[in-house]
Order: sequence, then structure tokens, then C-alpha cells
Amino acid sequence: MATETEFAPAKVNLTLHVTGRRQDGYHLLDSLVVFAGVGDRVSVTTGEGFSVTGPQAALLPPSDDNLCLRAARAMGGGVAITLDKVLPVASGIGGGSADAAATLRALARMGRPLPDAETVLKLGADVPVCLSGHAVRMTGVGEGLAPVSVPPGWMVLVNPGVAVSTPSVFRALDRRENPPMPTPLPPLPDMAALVAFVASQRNDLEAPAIALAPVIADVKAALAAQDGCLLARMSGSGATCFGLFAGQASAEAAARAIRAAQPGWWAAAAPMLG
Ligand SMILES: C[C@](O)(CO)[C@H](O)COP(=O)(O)OP(=O)(O)OC[C@H]1O[C@@H](n2ccc(N)nc2=O)[C@H](O)[C@@H]1O
Ligand SMILES: Nc1ncnc2c1ncn2[C@@H]1O[C@H](COP(=O)(O)OP(=O)(O)OP(=O)(O)O)[C@@H](O)[C@H]1O
Repeated sequence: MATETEFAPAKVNLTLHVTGRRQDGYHLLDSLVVFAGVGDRVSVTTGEGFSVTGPQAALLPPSDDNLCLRAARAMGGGVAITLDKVLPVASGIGGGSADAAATLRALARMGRPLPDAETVLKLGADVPVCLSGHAVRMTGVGEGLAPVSVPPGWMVLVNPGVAVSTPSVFRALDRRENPPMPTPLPPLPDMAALVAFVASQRNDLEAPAIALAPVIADVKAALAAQDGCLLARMSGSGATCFGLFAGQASAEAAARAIRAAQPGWWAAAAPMLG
């Protein structure tokens, strides 16, 4: 039986507006989500077993509740999975959700039917967007997905090695009812338009995340200080921040400079995937 290997790209919330809260405590969001050309790899074959390899493996001991295994069980189980872990764990770029979505895609390629939308959402609020794999405006608690066209561009992702718990950040929010993004979104034909739009919008989780992990402010400042950085902001519930760059050379130089200045931080340059 062939092995199916799927890329699990980092998810980046260019904007993240918290617009309300449901009865069950989950928050309503309005978020412009893109993907980056850096991520984990999930390999699935028939058999049994689960192993985690790669540069971030030490921070994710294999366990039965890993999102790869939960996703595989939702499609019948009975497979062996290897997760090549590149993305920092609990870092606001959807690593676990990306892995779950990659597992679902791999099993679908093996001929199994995808679970229904509700089951996919139950794996994690970010799993539907990761399964879509394209730039979207994400609404609801993560189930509303409207495709958005984004221009070519580069990103630098930087994580200070501090795990931030998503529920703690939501709990630390001051205001749970904030304005959404405009409808419709403006056209985003080039990086200048994208940067101007994102700069006019927010990540409502940034302030509570910085209150819990002040180093996030240093990460953002380090990115903003790099030549060619057009805008720096936090993704998701943190602690990873992203910088937007027009081209590959300036993005790669920025990632190198940040790694040299802060050897304990994780930094990666990658194209923005529409
Ligand atoms: C903050 C985001 O990263 C933005 O893309 C996601 O909404 C979080 O997605 P995720 O990590 O897949 O989230 P889940 O694993 O489903 O939920 C973790 C916890 O985050 C909180 N949570 C998550 C999503 C949401 N719309 N409202 C919430 O309040 C809940 O306390 C939940 O128990
Ligand atoms: N495959 C996986 N990769 C990373 N974390 C996983 C995985 N499976 C389960 N987890 C658990 O999920 C928690 C959240 O990790 P994850 O990396 O998905 O967070 P995140 O990047 O903040 O996600 P999001 O941006 O969706 O909030 C971790 O503390 C970890 O214990």
C-alpha cells in the first residue's frame, strides 16, 4: 500500500476580530486567513503506530490525543502515521489543526470519505480553514469560509519559544463584542493594498496575549525593525508573529538576522500561499 504524504502549511491570521460569544463559550470571529509555505508533513500508510520526527518533535511527545490520531479515527482509523513536526507547538499558526487537516486529506486520497462538516469542526476550530487550504475570510467560530484573492508576497514567521494557551488568551479578553471587518472586503490586488487593509484592521487577541506573554511585543518589534518589513502583527492567539515582505530576498535576510540576534527563537521566511 502506498504512503500518502501531505503538507500541513502554517495558518496565519492576517486579521482576527472577535465579534461576539456563543452560549457554549466559543467566540465568534471574523478573520482574514492565509497560509505560508512552511509547515509540517504528515505521512499515512496502512498499519498501526504513530511517531513524531523533525525539529520540533521533542516538544510533542506522541500521544493518543494528537490531532493526527483524532483526525484518523474520525475516518475509521487503522493507519500508521508519521508526523514531521516543523512548526512550533501551541503557537497561533494552527500546527495541530494543520496536521489534522493534512491527515484527513491523506486518508481521502486513500479513498476514504471525508467526515461531515460538524465532525471536522469538532476536531478544532481551525481545522475547516486548514482543510480548505486557501486564503479565506473565516467567520462563525471557524466554520464560515469565503474565498479571498490575495496577491503574491512573502512572510517571516517568528516564535519566541513560549507556548501560549488559546483558551487562556480568549479568557483574558477585555471586550468580546468588537466590530467585524468591512463587507465586502476591499480588492487586494497587490501587497500595497493588502498591507494598507491589514494595517486598518486588528487582531483582538494581541493585547491579551501580550499581557500573558510580554515577549510577544519584543517579537513584533524585532520583525518591524527589519529592512523591507511592511507590517508586523501577531497570528491567532500567539505567540507567533508575522511580518509581511514584498520579496524573497528581504524576507530571508530578515529571518536570518532574527535567528542570529535571538538564537532561542524560531524564525522562517516563506511565500504567502493564496
Ligand atoms: C484563535 C484561532 O487560532 C483563530 O484562527 C482559532 O480560533 C483557534 O482554533 P483551535 O486552536 O483549533 O481551537 P480549538 O482547539 O477548537 O479550541 C481551543 C479553545 O479556544 C477557545 N476558542 C476557540 C475557537 C473559537 N472560535 N472560540 C474560542 O473561544 C475555546 O476556549 C476552546 O476551548
Ligand atoms: N499534531 C499536533 N501538533 C501540535 N499540537 C498538537 C498536535 N496534536 C495535539 N496537539 C496539542 O494541541 C495544543 C495546541 O497546539 P497547536 O500547535 O495546534 O496550537 P496553535 O498553533 O495555537 O493553534 P491555533 O492557531 O489553531 O490556536 C498543543 O498544546 C498540543 O498539546
